[in-house]
Amino acid sequence: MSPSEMLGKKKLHQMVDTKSPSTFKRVKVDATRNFPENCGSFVCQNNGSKETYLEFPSNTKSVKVDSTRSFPENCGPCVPEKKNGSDTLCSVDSEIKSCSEVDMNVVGSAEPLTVFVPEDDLAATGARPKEAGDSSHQDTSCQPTNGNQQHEVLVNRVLQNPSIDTGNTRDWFIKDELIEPELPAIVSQENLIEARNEPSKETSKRVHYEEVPDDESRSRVDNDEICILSCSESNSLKSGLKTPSAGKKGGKDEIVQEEAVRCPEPLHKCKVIFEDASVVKKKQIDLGVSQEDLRNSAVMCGVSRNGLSTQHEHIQKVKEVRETLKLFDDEYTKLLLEDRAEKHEGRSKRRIHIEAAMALKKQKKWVNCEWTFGDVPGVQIGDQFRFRAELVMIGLHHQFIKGINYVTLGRKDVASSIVDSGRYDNEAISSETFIYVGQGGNPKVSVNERVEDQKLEGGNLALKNSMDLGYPVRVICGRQRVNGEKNDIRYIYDGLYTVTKCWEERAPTGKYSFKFELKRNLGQPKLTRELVSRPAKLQYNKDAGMPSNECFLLLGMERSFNTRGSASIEAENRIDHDEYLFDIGNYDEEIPKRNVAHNNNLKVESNSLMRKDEDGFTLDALIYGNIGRFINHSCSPNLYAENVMYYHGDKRVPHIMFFASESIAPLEELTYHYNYHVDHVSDKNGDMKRKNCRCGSRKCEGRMY
Ligand SMILES: C[S@@+](CC[C@H](N)C(=O)[O-])C[C@H]1O[C@@H](n2cnc3c(N)ncnc32)[C@H](O)[C@@H]1O
Repeated sequence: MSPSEMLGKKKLHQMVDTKSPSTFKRVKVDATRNFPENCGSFVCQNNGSKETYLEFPSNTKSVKVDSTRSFPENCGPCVPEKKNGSDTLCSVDSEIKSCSEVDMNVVGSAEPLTVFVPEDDLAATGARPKEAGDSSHQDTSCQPTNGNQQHEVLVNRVLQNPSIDTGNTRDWFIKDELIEPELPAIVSQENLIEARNEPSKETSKRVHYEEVPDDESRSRVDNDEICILSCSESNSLKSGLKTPSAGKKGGKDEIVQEEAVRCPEPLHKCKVIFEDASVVKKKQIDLGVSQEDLRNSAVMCGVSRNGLSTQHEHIQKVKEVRETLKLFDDEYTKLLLEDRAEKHEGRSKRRIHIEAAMALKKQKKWVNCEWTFGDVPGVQIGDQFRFRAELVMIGLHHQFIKGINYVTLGRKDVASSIVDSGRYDNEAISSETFIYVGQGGNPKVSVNERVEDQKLEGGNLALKNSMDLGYPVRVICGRQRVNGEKNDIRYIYDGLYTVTKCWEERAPTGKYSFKFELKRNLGQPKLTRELVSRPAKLQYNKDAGMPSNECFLLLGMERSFNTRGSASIEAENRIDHDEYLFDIGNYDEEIPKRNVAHNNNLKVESNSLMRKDEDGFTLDALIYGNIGRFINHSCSPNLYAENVMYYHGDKRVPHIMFFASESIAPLEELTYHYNYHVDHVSDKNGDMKRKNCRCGSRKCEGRMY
């Protein structure tokens, strides 16, 4: 069952299809004729069992088409229109004249495509109308349905012979398969409007308007006028606000207001809220979906991985994300080492993580660049990151610095994600609800700036709009780790939340702050709450002698070392089976020395620290040990080891614990990096030892040491 079937087609998740070239095949069409520019943004074709969509450039010419004909049903919801010098798309409500149909051939396509051309422009195309009765090129899926006269023409002799290159060709895109795009529901706080990208049902699905008494509507929509409109690939729409004629029961709908609205991304249906108080009617569209349903739907969308329709696609996306993060590790480590080699006096001013991310951007290695509401493909709840740059590269949050990430939808800014960095006084209400303090006026953040009242603008306004519209917000928690090192932060993807309340409150500074209540959407995998607990500082449980709110996995490694000092010496004598030896304790150097060839950042920060040999101990798991000793080495490991102290405070004999450095699929082998260094391992006689590595990872250089 496809995710959309699972969801009963109620997709809340909003993923804007930016028509990434990677999902399209390039075709060449003749640009000497302008007719496609004048037509709708989609042309569909029945190509055997598949339907294909031809996408037209958005710099369209002015055109008016006949809304009484239902061609937009089949050929895309909108038809471009030029108004006041700027491109807009008219909705099917708009004043429309007439349109005709032509065929064109696309190189590589067996069938001609049928497109619609305004009659006025037919002459300009030089296209020859097809003989009446000749149905050889008819595409049933694109037929106007009201029997209006069709002008079907063959327009492109050049393209019938693809070998002739006129030098006037343009690249367009054609989808190689029908992917049902995920255009999730657009919701208001109390209402859910299902918006699907199904052009063929566009007209029949148009939302009905329900008249709501003025007093009720005022409390519900506050002088806003709402209507549902179409918008398409040119990222803009012209909305016609349609209301039943005032006072005329059963009267014909009429457009009382028209307004051009720019959409940030193509959407097929938009809810447009007109804030012009002069508009008479107030309406609310009630599809009977509660806020609770909405929150569940949001979660469901998350589960469906943003519409990635198969498990295969999901796994593929996870791999892409991992690959990007690994490449980032490589680049980051490279730049870090370069920076250290430059021997900066004092602290380096370079922001290496951002530099590394930008280098990957240049190489087009970022993933999920399209704007997404809801979960992000390939990213799972609980995933952890070291840098905000990593969040940006994988599309979880699009801001390197700012905590609230938002996009303009219609005329409103709407938040898609927030980073709860722990620098504001956010508080937990329960394990599923917390209060997020708006941005601005925080002396902890803007140290040199005067503390002022927060303003309802930018991110704060976007969060309020998210509340009004009921959009899900991704929450990423930035938390300092247990060792309390200043820069040792982890960003953890906590899941989708809904903003449920917003108010102003006087802060301890005496200035006003905006506060937002966020509730975690239901049905999401539970996180160890402590991992993202608020306030940020991790607590130390004195009785247990261990961190009380850090999640860790204890393998129960038995003590296979003996009393102080003697194991170091003894380990040297066991060097021939050194693969089972694990040095522990007393790490005192910060610069990675043994790890330079290993670019997994998590390793760099853990096992890369150098031990004071004279003081340390070594675990020998050859004869006695627990399951940890069966973990093989890999050059692309999925675990990393940490020293963890509990039961006692002797740093020389910490427990070694393994943590997942990425999501691990069931039955996937657990591996960590042994941190050997090629040509740096010798036997007890001092002779260099070699061991081939058989981890099989793409990054493997063939030798373990
Ligand atoms: C700690 S043990 C790991 C478990 C071991 N494979 C076993 O089955 O008992 C280390 C031993 O596994 C071998 N080993 C682990 N990872 C390896 C790799 N990537 N390539 C070659 N040998 C590996 C080492 O040579 C060593 O003999």
